[in-house]
Amino acid sequence: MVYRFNFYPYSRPFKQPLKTHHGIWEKREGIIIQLADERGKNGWGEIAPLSWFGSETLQEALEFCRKLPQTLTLEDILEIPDNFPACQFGFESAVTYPKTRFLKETGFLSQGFETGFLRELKFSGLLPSGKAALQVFQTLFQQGFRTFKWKIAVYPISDELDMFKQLTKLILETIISETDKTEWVNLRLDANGGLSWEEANKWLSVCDEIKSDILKIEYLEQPLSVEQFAEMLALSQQYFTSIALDESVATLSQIRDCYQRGWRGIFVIKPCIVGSPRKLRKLCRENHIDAVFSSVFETAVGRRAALNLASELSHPKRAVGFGVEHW
Ligand SMILES: O=C(O)CCC(=O)c1ccccc1C(=O)O
Ligand SMILES: [Mg+2]
Repeated sequence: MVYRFNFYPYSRPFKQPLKTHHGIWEKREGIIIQLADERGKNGWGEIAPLSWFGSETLQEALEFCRKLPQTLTLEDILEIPDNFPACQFGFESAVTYPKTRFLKETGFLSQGFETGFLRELKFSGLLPSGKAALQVFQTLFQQGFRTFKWKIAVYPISDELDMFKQLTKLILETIISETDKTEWVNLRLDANGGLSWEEANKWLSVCDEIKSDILKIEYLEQPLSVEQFAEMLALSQQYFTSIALDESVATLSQIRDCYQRGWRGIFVIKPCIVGSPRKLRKLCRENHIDAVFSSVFETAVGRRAALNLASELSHPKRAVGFGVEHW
């Protein structure tokens, strides 16, 4: 099969800039790619790099696209190097015709995908850092979200611990007043690697003190830096509250590395930057990965492909972090 290849760079500002420990992110830039097969059937994919997370840069992805010939074969696509994970994802997602047959023959399709049954997914709503979380929580709760993620390690820990008290109080009051108390809320905290050893211990002990059957601190995400794997492994064995790795497992090779080094906790997988969907399926099939799929604020093109993978591979009890539209 030969594909005619076109690519369309885009740049779009977010409605709300994303404030994390990494800094303030105001616009998403990426590349939409089109693969037209010999029957003229179009496949679409998205290259959504996130270089501060470990993928190639937008410039490197653009350079990669510019160097490609106008026509590509499936082999060309399957040979995209591992240091271009966002390109691997974008091109492989855009492959149309032989994909199902190819994936069937190579055993990469899960049963559900073959029968066209894509599991129903639960979504997690993203709360902005700081006090703004209180207002946004109420709006998202009304919209039906029951899993929320709050960005921390943006303001001084004493302020954030105060806000955490207000947020958990608001969550409990809302569940008790708005529901018949048979529902509960999962709250995720995401430090984006921004806590010190002492702060991470403080957060985990505060979270462990929350004993409620209607509010669960689902996990603390990437409390320490990528370099502090051993410390996070130690924390995961010391506290009741779970820990999720995110920046530490941004690409396939990092997932393999952390798994081999003994991580059996939660893996946050950002499909658009992790690399080849084919290789991700294989990895999740060969290892027991407690995966939470997560957005990199891609457009609807990347989101569709990412959610397809999530419905195949994410842990059934884990909501996916694709809840909030950013445009
Ligand atoms: O995972 C989610 O719930 C939303 C996505 C998210 O938080 C995110 C979005 C862009 C860049 C980094 C991150 C992150 O998880 O750290
Ligand atoms: Mg994260």
